[in-house]
This record gives sequence, C-alpha cells and structure tokens, in this order.
Amino acid sequence: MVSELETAVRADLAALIKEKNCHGIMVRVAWHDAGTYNTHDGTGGANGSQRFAPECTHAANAGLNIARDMLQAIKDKHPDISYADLYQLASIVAIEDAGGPAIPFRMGRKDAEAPQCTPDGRLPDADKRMPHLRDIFYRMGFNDEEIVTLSGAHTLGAAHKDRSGFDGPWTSNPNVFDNSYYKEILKEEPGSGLLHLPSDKALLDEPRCKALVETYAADQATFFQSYAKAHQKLSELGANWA
Ligand code: HEM
Repeated sequence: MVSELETAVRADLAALIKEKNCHGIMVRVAWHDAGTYNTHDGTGGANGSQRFAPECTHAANAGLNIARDMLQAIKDKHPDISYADLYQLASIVAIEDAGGPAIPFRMGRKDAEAPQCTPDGRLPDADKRMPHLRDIFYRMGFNDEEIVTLSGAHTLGAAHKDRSGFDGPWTSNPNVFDNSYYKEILKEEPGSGLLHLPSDKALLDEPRCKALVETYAADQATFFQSYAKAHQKLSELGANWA
C-alpha cells in the first residue's frame, strides 16, 4: 500500500519536475547519492549523505546543489520523508514523468549524518573506459550488463560546461526517457550539438556490452524491463531501512 506521505510527495515532485523541466538533474542527484556505495564495507549508498560537506563539494557533485535546493522546499513541506527517500523518489518520478518505466519504490531509507560522508573518488570519471567503469560499478555490486543498462539514463538531461567540463545532451529529446541514447552512441560521431562521453563509447569496447547496446537500441521494451530492475537496485544500495 502506498502511504499518504508517499502519494503527497509524489504529487509535489511531479509538479516541480514538470514546471522546471529538471528531469535529468533529479536523476543525477539520486544516482550520486546511491552510487557512493561500497559493497565491501557497507559505507555510502542511498542515505542522503550528499547534502553534507565534504561530499557536496566533490567535483563529481558540482551543480547538484541546484537539485537539492529545489527538493528542500518539498522536504520543508513534508518533514517526515527522509532526504535519502526524497532524492530517490525524485529520480523515479522524473523517469516516469519523462515516459520511462515504472520503478518499484519502497519508503524508509534512514538518513546518514555528516560523519558518514564518503571519501572523494567513488563516482565514475567520464574520461575513462571500461576497466575504470568496472572498478567503480563492481564496487557497488553491479555487473557489466547493469553498467550498460544504467548508462541508458543519459537519455535524459545534459552535461554543463561549468559543472563537468562537458557540454550538451546525449539525445535530441533530453526530457524524454527512451532508448535513443543507445542509438546515438552507436553512431561513429555525435549528431550536431550532441555528446558522446568517453565513458559512453567505452560500452562499445567489450563485445558483450556492445551486443547489449545493440539490443537496447533495437528493442525499447527490453531496455525498460532491465532498466527498472537495475534502477531499483541502485536506489536501494546501502539503504538502512527504518
Ligand atoms: C557510467 C558512468 C557514468 C559517467 C562517467 C557519467 C558522467 C556524467 C557526466 C560527466 C555528466 C554531466 C554532468 C553535468 O555537466 O551537468 C552526467 C550527467 C548525467 N548523468 Fe551520468 N555518468 C555515468 C553514469 C550515470 C548513471 C548510472 C546515471 C543514472 C542511473 C546517470 C545519470 C545522469 C543524468 C540523468 C545526467 C544529466 C544531468 C543533468 O541533466 O543535469 N549517469 N553524467
């Protein structure tokens, strides 16, 4: 049963995301909270620690204060939702609002406090290729298929010069969640105004990963099915349930 709190927060998130057209950054803020997880020692994960320094000052999190500030108004209105839940729910609502798959969501992640901030360097470097992506994503407990699947979130949003040094969207419809990211990265060169990160092209380096990119480019239903599963797992990494 969906709680009254979850229903109310979902409605406010959907209104905010529609009004601001901020689907991409909502997905990114949640991914950067959860993606610090270390499966070996249980540190990091979807615990809201990104709201504290030093984590919020890590280069990988540049610009995410914009998302956190927008979400603070919803937190102020609904103080009973944890930051950890709020970030993950914002991402799931953004994906659904953009036409993506419904992602199962469970409330109850407890918030970390400042001492639980993770050290810098836990999130992937866009200039690097598959060995680095494996180091980072295997540490979170993901496999190669899940690296390919989760990278499909780049169907939404854009890079910004003042945040990452990269510029532009991956697809020509960055507020629509579909399989166009895979079609784009299979092209030799990015289309006019579009972006291929080295870490996107890395997915073509390994034959099994490239085959999965081709499958997703040809079959959106298969992508959506795998994406919903992988994203739910991401959204629950390291969760300390109330
Ligand atoms: C595979 C390793 C990944 C690398 C190296 C990477 C890197 C980046 C970079 C450099 C940006 C641009 C940030 C900016 O300038 O604003 C970006 C944006 C984004 N990333 Fe990733 N990313 C990765 C995986 C993921 C995953 C797993 C997700 C979610 C499941 C994700 C979701 C997004 C979204 C939605 C944006 C757009 C943000 C916006 O519109 O403001 N990324 N990513």
